Amino acid sequence: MTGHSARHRRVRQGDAVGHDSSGPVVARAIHLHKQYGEGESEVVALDDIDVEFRRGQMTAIMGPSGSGKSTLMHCMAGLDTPTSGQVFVEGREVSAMGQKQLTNLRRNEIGFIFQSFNLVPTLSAEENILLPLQIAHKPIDRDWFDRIVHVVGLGNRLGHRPSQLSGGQQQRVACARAMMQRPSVIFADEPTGNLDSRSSKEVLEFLRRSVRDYGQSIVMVTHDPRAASFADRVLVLADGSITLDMDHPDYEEILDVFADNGDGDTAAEMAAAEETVEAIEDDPKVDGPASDAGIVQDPDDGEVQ
Ligand SMILES: Nc1ncnc2c1ncn2[C@@H]1O[C@H](COP(=O)(O)OP(=O)(O)OP(=O)(O)O)[C@@H](O)[C@H]1O
Repeated sequence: MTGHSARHRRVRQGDAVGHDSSGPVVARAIHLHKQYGEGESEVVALDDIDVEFRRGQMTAIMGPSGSGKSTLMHCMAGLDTPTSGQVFVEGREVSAMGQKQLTNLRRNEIGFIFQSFNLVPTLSAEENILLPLQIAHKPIDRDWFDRIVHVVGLGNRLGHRPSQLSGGQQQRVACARAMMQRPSVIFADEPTGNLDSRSSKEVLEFLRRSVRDYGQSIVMVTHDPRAASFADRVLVLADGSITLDMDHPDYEEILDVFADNGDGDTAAEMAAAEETVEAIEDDPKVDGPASDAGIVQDPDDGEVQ
C-alpha cells in the first residue's frame, strides 16, 4: 500500500498541528523548544513544536527512538521544563508554573500511566487506585470508583497486591488510578510496552472506552503500530519535529508510514516480532502470558500520583 489519504497531513517546520480541527483544546504547545547540553554535547530534543490536543480524543505519538516523544510528553505534563516556548493545559500556562502549582496541576488535571505500572507493591489494587485522592485529601466518589472498577474488570481482584496480579491486571489498576481523579488529560508513556498482545488489547480497549464513554482525553507515546491504531489521531515525530498528523489511521496505514520514511526494516521487524509473540501465545504448550514473568518495577520511572 502506498500514499496516504486526505485525512493525513504532512507537517512542515513551523506548521501548527491541530489548529484546523474541531473540538475544544485540552492541551497545547506553542513554539516548544527543548535542548539538552551545550556546545558539542548539545541535543535538540524538540525543535519549535506547535501542537494542540483536543478534548475527548486519544492521540498516539510515534516516531523512531530519540525523536523526542518522551520529551514532548514530559514537557506537556509539567515533568520537564522547556528551553523556550509555552505549554498550556486547560488554558493554564504549565511552562510558567512554580513547583507548587505544578504539583497541584499534576494532582488535579493530569493522569499518568507508565510502562512499568508504578504501583505501590505493599498496597492492594483498591488502595493503589485510591492513593492519589488520599494523598491530595480529596473525597472518594464511590459510584465513580465502582464504575471504573467494573469497566476495567477488576472487581474480584481489588484485595490483591501487585505481585499477585498479572502484568495486564497491574496496568489496568494503573489505568483505573489515572481515571479515578477524572483528570483533564491522561499522559500514557508506552502503556503496553511491558505487556503481551492479549493484555495490551485489554488495556487499549479500556483506554478507548474511557474516551468513548466518559470523554477522557488521552495522549499516548507508543512504538507499537497496533496500539497506535486504537487512537483517533497519530502524530509522527522525527528529529524533534512533528512530520505527520494522521486522522484515524488503521494499522496498515501506520505500518506504511514507517516504510515510507525509509524505515521499512523497522516496520517489517515490528510486524514479524508481533507475529512471533502471537504464535507463542497461541501455543497451548506455553503456560500463561509472557508478561506475568519477570516484570521489574523501576522506582525512578516517574511518580506515583
Ligand atoms: N536528560 C537528557 N539529557 C541529555 N539528552 C537527553 C535527555 N533526555 C533526552 N535526551 C535526548 O533527547 C533526544 C530525545 O529523547 P526522547 O527520550 O524524548 O526520545 P524518544 O523519542 O522518547 O526515544 P525512545 O523512543 O527511545 O524512548 C534524544 O536524542 C535523547 O538522547
